[in-house]
Order: sequence, then structure tokens, then C-alpha cells
Amino acid sequence: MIHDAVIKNAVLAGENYRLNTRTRTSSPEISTPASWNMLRDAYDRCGEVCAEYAKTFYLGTMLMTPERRKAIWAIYVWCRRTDELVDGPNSSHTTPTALDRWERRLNDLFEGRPYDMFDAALSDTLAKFPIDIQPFKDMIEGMRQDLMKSTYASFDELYQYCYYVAGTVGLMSVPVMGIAPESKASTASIYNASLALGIANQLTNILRDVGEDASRGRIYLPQDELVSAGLSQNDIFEMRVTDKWRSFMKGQILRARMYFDEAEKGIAELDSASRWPVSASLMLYRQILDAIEENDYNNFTKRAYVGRAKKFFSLPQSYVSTLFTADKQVISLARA
Ligand SMILES: CC(C)=CCC/C(C)=C/CC/C(C)=C/CC/C(C)=C/[C@@H]1[C@@H](COP(=O)(O)OP(=O)(O)O)[C@]1(C)CC/C=C(\C)CC/C=C(\C)CCC=C(C)C
Ligand SMILES: [Mn+2]
Repeated sequence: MIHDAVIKNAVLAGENYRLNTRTRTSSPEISTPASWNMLRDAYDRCGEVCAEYAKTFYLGTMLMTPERRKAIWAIYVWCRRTDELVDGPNSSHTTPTALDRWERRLNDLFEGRPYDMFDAALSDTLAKFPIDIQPFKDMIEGMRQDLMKSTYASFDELYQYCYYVAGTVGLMSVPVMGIAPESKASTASIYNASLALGIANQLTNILRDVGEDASRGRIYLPQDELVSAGLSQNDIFEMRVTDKWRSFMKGQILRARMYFDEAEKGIAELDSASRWPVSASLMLYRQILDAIEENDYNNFTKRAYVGRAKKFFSLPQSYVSTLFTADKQVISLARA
């Protein structure tokens, strides 16, 4: 199912999209000055929401071109609102019917009938970038699963959930980031790298939030791997940092880093203007794993985070990492 989703998005992106490296014009109907102001205000509000709720992603978007930045802000707000349906302050009122209603609203905005200004910003984004509706539908499916499921038997089950809530963000984002016209990589491989970034981010998020999620009765860590490590659900609910826990966490962190490495291979294939923001976002999120290690694997009562200074010092480092092509030739020095 996940492979099909990647292939479908890759085919939709298609070779012709690579040739047409310009972003699409906005929707054909003549927009009036009033709608221009409404859209500008809508995107500004999306940027404020992103800045408020996700400082790391917001920092990444500030490294983007204005058109792409606005598009990612619009996608972010839809994703945040979708996540808030099951993770937000009013989530106790969210039912599968409410998610069905949210999906009908998604269909409407994809057909150019937005409900509010946030939907209007996304509708406008969809008129400019070739984004498929399926990843959005799949994210809603992930929220349906979050309503009903509080433990995961194996990594296979957890991987599918990570695809639904985070891999989908990668598939939504590639058409906005753009694929480098000179890239020799297959479109599917680039979409697989974006999927890997979503999986890596979600695995990192799960490892960061073990204590917070357990306090809400949720354990995303694979049950079979906990048992193999000699751990039980009680060890998590009792929030004990033992040597068994440390050993288990080292394996979980190693796997998350593997997905970041997989994602990193795809960055060189993106449009050159998108490589730095994605690389910076990847590096900043990956540093959460370092913070968990620095907390001696106490992700029960200590929230791992990356300090502002470290975030800003990572920006030049992530920029330099984008100067390498896929075959590791430093293109800028070669030209010097
Ligand atoms: C600069 C940049 C990468 C921007 C992407 C911003 C964006 C659209 C993010 C959406 C995030 C979101 C709110 C998704 C809803 C579900 C959810 C909460 C997913 C988890 C995010 C964590 O959010 P947060 O840190 O706020 O966690 P809490 O809610 O506080 O627990 C996720 C971990 C998923 C995030 C997934 C991504 C950002 C994937 C991005 C992938 C790409 C941009 C693809 C790049 C392409 C290649 C080839 C590598
Ligand atoms: Mn979380």
C-alpha cells in the first residue's frame, strides 16, 4: 500500500513535471484585488500558526523561496489541524464521523471550494503545485487509527502508522520542493527519500515523547521488540530508566538515524533552492536523538530538545552539506 502510494505520487509528478521547473500559475479564474488580499492574509496567518506550533519547521521554511514557503505553511496548517483532531485540546470530542466530515471538507478544498481562509491558502497552493490528494486522505486514515489503537505489536505495524501521519508529509512536500532538472535519480527514489524523512521524523518524535504518550495511555514502541529487550509496558508506565531500557533505546535511535541517512540521499536530487531548508530541517530534527542520548535515555520525564543556539549554529553546517552532489563532488569548489 505504501509502495503504491509512493509510485502513484512519483508517476503523478512524472517526467514532464521535471521539464516544467516553473511553479504553475494560480487558478485560471480572474482573482479580484479583494481575493488577493484575502489570500495574502490567509498565507500570513498560516505562517503565524507554523511559527507558533513548529519553530523547527518554521526555521526551515524561512530558508525557502517565498512561493514555496507559503505553500509549505498552507500544508503545515492543514496537517496541524488534522493532528489536533486527535491530539489537540478538543480531541475527546473527535469521532470517526468527525474525521469523515474533515475528509469531505478536504475533497471540497481540492475541488476549489475552501471552507475558511486556511483551506483557501491550501486550495491556492494546490492550483500552483501538482500535489495529489491521496497523502492527505492517508493522513486522515492515520488519525482514525490513532483514535482506536494505543499499542503496536511490531515495527511493521508502527511503520504503517508512521507512513500515515508523517511519510505522507514527505509525499505532499516533494511537488513543492521541486526535483532538480539535472537529477538522474528516478522520481520514485526521490519520493522514497521523502517518505524516509517522514518516517525518521515520526520515529524521532515517538522516541522523544515516550513519557508524554505513556501518560495518555499510548505506547507506539513495538511490543515484540520491548519483550525481546526484557521490557514490559509497566516499565514504561513506571518510567524506569534501567540498563535494559538504555540498550533498547540505543537500538531504536540507531534505526531512526538509518531513516535519516536514507532521506539525506534524496536531498541532492531536489531543486537546488530546496536543498538547504530540507537539509536544515532534517539536521535539526535528528539532533533530538542526540538530546535523548545526552539525557541518558530518560525520555520519560525529560523532554529532549535542541536549544536555539545549537539550531542556529547548525544552519551553516546544513548549508555546506548541500554543496555536495549525489556523487560527493563539491560542485562549488570545482567551479572556483
Ligand atoms: C521545512 C520542512 C521540512 C517543512 C515541512 C513542514 C510540514 C508540512 C510539516 C507537517 C508536520 C505536521 C504537523 C504533521 C501532522 C502530523 C504530525 C504531528 C506529524 C509529525 C510531525 C511532528 O510535529 P511536531 O514536531 O510538531 O510534533 P508534536 O505534534 O509536537 O508531537 C511529524 C514528526 C512528521 C513531520 C514530517 C515531516 C516534516 C516530513 C517532511 C518531509 C519532506 C519535506 C520531504 C523532503 C524531501 C526529501 C527528498 C528528503
Ligand atoms: Mn508527538
